[in-house]
Amino acid sequence: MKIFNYPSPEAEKRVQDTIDRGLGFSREDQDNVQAFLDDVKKRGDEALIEYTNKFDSPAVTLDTFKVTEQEFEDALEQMTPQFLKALDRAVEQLTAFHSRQRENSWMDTPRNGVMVGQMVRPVAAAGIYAPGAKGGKTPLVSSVLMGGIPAKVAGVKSISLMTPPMADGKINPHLLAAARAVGIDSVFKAGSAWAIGALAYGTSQVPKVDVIVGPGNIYVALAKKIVSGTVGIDMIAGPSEILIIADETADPECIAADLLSQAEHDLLASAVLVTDSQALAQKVSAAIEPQLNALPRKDIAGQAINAFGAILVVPDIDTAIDLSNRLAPEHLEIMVESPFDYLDRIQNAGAVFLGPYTPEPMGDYIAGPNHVLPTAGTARFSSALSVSHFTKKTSLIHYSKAAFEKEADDVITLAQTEALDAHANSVSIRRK
Ligand SMILES: NC(=O)c1ccc[n+]([C@@H]2O[C@H](COP(=O)([O-])OP(=O)(O)OC[C@H]3O[C@@H](n4cnc5c(N)ncnc54)[C@H](O)[C@@H]3O)[C@@H](O)[C@H]2O)c1
Ligand SMILES: N[C@H](CO)Cc1c[nH]c[nH+]1
Ligand SMILES: [Zn+2]
Repeated sequence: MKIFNYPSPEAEKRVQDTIDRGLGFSREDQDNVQAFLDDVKKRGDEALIEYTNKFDSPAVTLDTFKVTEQEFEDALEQMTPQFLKALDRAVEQLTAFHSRQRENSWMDTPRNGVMVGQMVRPVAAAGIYAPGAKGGKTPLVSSVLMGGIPAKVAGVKSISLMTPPMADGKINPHLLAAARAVGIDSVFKAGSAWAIGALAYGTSQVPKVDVIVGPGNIYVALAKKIVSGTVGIDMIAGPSEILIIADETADPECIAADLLSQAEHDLLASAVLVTDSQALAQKVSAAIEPQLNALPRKDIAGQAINAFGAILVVPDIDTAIDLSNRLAPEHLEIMVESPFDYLDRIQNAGAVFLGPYTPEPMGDYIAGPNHVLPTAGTARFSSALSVSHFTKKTSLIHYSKAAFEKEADDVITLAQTEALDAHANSVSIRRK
């Protein structure tokens, strides 16, 4: 893995390439995704089946497109006690974390005779996307929990899950067990942009939803971007990223492993180490190659590391933090002697992992917080998938006659300033 001294023009170019890579949708990608969406809007299930047959499985038909109760039962029978134990722990810890995000409705009486408040309501229907690369054989089972649990905690009644099928037209049984564990009964065998189109516009089999959440590849991300506004979306959760800030006390083998953990997600994944120790930089660089060669998915991780991986040697940890705030990484690991001392200075990051025993995968699967996180610098203004993505707030206002009289003149003055006479009239008419 390449080592750069930072600051330097060469290091700056690598940093800029990393920033630019994440949301780099080409005109051609956009046109293709728009065409998929338009077609699903026009032809509904027929288009969905056609694209699913072409890209993922020729075995899916209109009759087998929705997962049946029998398929759920068959899947559950295949689960090992070991998997069910891990699943239970993940569900329990994620539910506990997301339950703390619940917001209550409130009503206040700030002035005599005036009541104002906010009513929190779940959306009626949500769509969840679970990525299913490699022909749906090894889908991100954990993404089902990350989407489904906050939706359930928010109180959403109708939840539809979309995921690409395997070549034989089936869905990975672990994914179905995870869906069942969080109470999702409607699972459809479709991936990519057409699955997002089906959720956004509805088809005869897929209910139209209010909100679509979940990570996915460039086609999923682009489709979500295009339909946002027609429906709510969580964010553009693009290719995975990890940035590690480490000093000479950190273990180089662990750092190499953590960098590779995110590089294996995608050819466009980014894995960056920022350290003030030249010695650590050399050791991590040397540790990458053997660990990479031992990975079954070494092609993806290797290409990602080559294209966007970097070890940046900085003068001090303060410079490392400034750089991290600029990159606003999806995942930030702080592997320095006293990691909590630096937390106050972290401004932009999707999730922060503190200390030597908090590798990023603890957060991917089990710790409790959501693993659907902003990428490509968007952690500057957006946050992890949460219960709030499945709720909306309605403002409440009430005036008594006396309170109305007291404030009416001010409203008339402000309305007249905007030359909105009908507004002023709606107030003055009540004084007669
Ligand atoms: N930011 C986050 O929180 C987060 C979380 C988890 C995963 N991720 C990212 O999500 C992504 C998952 O992507 P994935 O590929 O594994 O699964 P995916 O389900 O998003 O993509 C597979 C689908 O894309 C379709 N596809 C393939 N080629 C196509 C083409 N040319 N045109 C249209 N559709 C095509 C496939 O047929 C399949 O349906 C990765 O980039 C990973 O890093 C991000
Ligand atoms: N690290 C991914 C988010 O970037 C989430 C994930 C799912 N499974 C494993 N990892
Ligand atoms: Zn991961």
